[in-house]
Amino acid sequence: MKISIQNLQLKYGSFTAIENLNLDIEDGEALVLLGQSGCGKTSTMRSIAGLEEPTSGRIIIDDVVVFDSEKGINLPPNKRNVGMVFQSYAVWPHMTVAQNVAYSLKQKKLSKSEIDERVMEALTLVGLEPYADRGASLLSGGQMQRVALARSLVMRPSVLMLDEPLSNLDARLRDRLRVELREIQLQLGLTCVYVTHDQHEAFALADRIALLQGGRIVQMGAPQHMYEAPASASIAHFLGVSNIMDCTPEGTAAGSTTARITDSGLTVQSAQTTTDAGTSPKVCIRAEDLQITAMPTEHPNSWPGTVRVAGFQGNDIRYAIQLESGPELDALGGLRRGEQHKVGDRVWVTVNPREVQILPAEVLA
Ligand SMILES: Nc1ncnc2c1ncn2[C@@H]1O[C@H](COP(=O)(O)OP(=O)(O)OP(=O)(O)O)[C@@H](O)[C@H]1O
Repeated sequence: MKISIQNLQLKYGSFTAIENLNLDIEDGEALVLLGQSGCGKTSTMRSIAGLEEPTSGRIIIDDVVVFDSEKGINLPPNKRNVGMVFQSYAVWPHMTVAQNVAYSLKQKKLSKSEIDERVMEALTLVGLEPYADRGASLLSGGQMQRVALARSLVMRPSVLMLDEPLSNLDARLRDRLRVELREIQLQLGLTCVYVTHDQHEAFALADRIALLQGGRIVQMGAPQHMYEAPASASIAHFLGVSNIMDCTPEGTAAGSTTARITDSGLTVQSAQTTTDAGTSPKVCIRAEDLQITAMPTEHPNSWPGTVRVAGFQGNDIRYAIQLESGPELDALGGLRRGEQHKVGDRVWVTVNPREVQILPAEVLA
């Protein structure tokens, strides 16, 4: 089911939590609202679900206007056919797994045979059919979250909203459930709105990510696009780019731009030919795009430095490398990718100009 959000604004008193937000979510799409704590993700989701009354704007779900400030339309949550799964499981401990999942269907007074069929269908989807008769208080955190998910799915919602549903789970379980959630969403062709502050979760689950900062969408796109082409240095930082340095672009020639890093003797070449990066441009380089070698390379961006820290991380070693020309860089050296370096070693750090971005500090208005 399609969702269309038009010119949405939500104020809490004089504080504006959502600012003129426009968003169209396609039928069957998984849209992730991603952003730091307080950026307005939950407020947006609650507005779609009818749990929050926006100050102005329009929300349309499956061609039905569920909210329109001008026309005074504001359908209650139970008239919007939206399923919700939250961070806290809110599973009833005194009931069995099956009773938890059946609860809302019983309220709707469906026949016992239909309830049984739909409950088993939902439990199968989330991999809990062997636990149908178990008391819900005896479940693990991951199993409880599956019950919460089954309880939403059993209602066959037009839209499923999930607000940080995995954040109470340990890292391994989170990884697994993330994949399972995506499988279920694709299998059912469900339109999903997923709220998270975790970029990995967003990348794994989204068809499209809407990145929010300060109550507005600052970038929108497929996960890969977002990863490869963040629109500002602050978005790059949020998405895990660790080398971000103030710079002055010094000119563009032969398909590349040269930038001087502020307060250092370092110049960097970027394959970018447009440098409309506002008044405080930044050079952004991912740690994994830096190559570390014991000998100099022939490439344009190859700088000598000394290994100051080498932290073993399993597959990778994370290095802090103090360049002779000034800045310290954060670099990832893969164990499998070849050489290892020790603290105090003199090394060369190289980056392909294609991996160097010159970005505005913030999204330009
Ligand atoms: N009921 C409320 N009254 C006043 N301010 C509120 C209320 N609910 C949220 N806010 C404020 O609105 C802003 C957006 O809140 P929201 O919960 O949407 O953020 P979020 O991005 O979901 O954050 P988190 O990841 O921490 O849940 C925050 O600054 C928050 O303090």
